[in-house]
Amino acid sequence: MALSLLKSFLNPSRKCLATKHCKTLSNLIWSQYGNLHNPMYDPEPFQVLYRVISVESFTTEVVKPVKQDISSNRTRPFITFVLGGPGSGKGTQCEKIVETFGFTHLSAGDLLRKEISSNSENGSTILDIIKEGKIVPSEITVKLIQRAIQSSESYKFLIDGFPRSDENRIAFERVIGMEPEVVLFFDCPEEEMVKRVLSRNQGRVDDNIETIKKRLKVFAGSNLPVINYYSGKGKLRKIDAVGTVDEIFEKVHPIFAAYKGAAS
Ligand SMILES: Nc1ncnc2c1ncn2[C@@H]1O[C@H](COP(=O)(O)OP(=O)(O)OP(=O)(O)O)[C@@H](O)[C@H]1O
Ligand SMILES: O=c1ccn([C@@H]2O[C@H](COP(=O)(O)O)[C@@H](O)[C@H]2O)c(=O)[nH]1
Ligand SMILES: [Mg+2]
Repeated sequence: MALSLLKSFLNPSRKCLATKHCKTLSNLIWSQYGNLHNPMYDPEPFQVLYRVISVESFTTEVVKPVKQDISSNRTRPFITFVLGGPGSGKGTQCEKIVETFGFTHLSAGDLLRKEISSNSENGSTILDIIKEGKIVPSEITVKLIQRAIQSSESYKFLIDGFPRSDENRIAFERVIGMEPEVVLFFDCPEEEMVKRVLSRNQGRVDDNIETIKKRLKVFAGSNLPVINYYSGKGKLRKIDAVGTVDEIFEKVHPIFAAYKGAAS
């Protein structure tokens, strides 16, 4: 959308632009320029930037990056991964973050469940995997996340319950071409997670003790390495997930408040 606006400004007959438009254009160039290495977006902005520079009526002042208001810039998503074991409260806390900070919540599990209920070609494969508490192939999940990001008007996303393995993480980086800004990890004792899942009562096919045990094993074997990876990169924010929903959100709040300007 921003790109088409930018292109409309590049009509050679429109050399004389109102100051207001110059500022908008400058913001647009910078926002596009910032995403040159993001294969999810049109690679054309680089050429656009040169074309803009070559139009006489633009001064370097115009193309110089200005302090960007990223709230109006959907070309550079602010991505947060929300991780934690089954029942650790990821979905519950995401709802609170959405209410307070206006993020768009993309639960990978919900996207997969939607695929099952829409009778898509992968639906029965996904259902079998979820019943077993295993991990759906990255190509399926990443495609669903990509589609959800691309079709959203939002620019800041909570990706809940993904990546579940290093392979998921690498596939996301390859396809989306981005890394998360921050990774939340809801750290919850197994006993508490089991209790919460068994009393969830949402009719999920995997909310039974057999599947929960399998999911806990998968979490320890495949999800924890992802958590450790982001910890090593200094992106992990570990939250003790025991307590009331509000008590936990009190610990989450400052994390997003600290990103004010970038994510608010
Ligand atoms: N702090 C809390 N204390 C008690 N119950 C909670 C708390 N947070 C969430 N719950 C409840 O626990 C259940 C699981 O929470 P939630 O669905 O948010 O977890 P989740 O991490 O998204 O789990 P899953 O990975 O299985 O989707 C829900 O019924 C929710 O209402
Ligand atoms: O990235 C993902 C997310 C989920 N799954 C499968 O779905 C279930 C349920 O996920 P929740 O996040 O708990 O809603 C999970 O156990 C996996 O089987 C997945 O494969 N990949
Ligand atoms: Mg959930």
